[in-house]
Amino acid sequence: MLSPILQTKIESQIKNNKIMLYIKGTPLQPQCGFSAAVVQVFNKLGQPYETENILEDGDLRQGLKEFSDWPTFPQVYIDGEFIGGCDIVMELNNRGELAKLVQ
Ligand SMILES: N[C@@H](CCC(=O)N[C@@H](CS)C(=O)NCC(=O)O)C(=O)O
Repeated sequence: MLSPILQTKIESQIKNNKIMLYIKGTPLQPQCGFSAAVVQVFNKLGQPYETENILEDGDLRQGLKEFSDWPTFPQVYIDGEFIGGCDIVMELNNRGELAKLVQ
């Protein structure tokens, strides 16, 4: 079960960062192709974003799956809302909708 402390941490991160990416690895050294692809898209959009490397925190890795009810990473949040993973972000970007969301 998602602990209150973890829930507060996640809520604070997604509230305080307009774009919050939970990824495997870092933007400079992604540890998974899906995370690398998402980072690349957001780099091109040119808006500031925050990331958290879930490989460094097993509790956060598990807690996020419960928080979002989504079983994989990356997990993308914009304006405090869960948007989706790599496939959804790619689709939104291809349709030109991601740029609007991050304005
Ligand atoms: N189709 C997914 C691909 C992401 C994916 O399959 N991620 C896997 C492998 S990197 C994952 O996070 N598995 C759960 C875990 O490692 O905790 C998406 O759109 O994001």
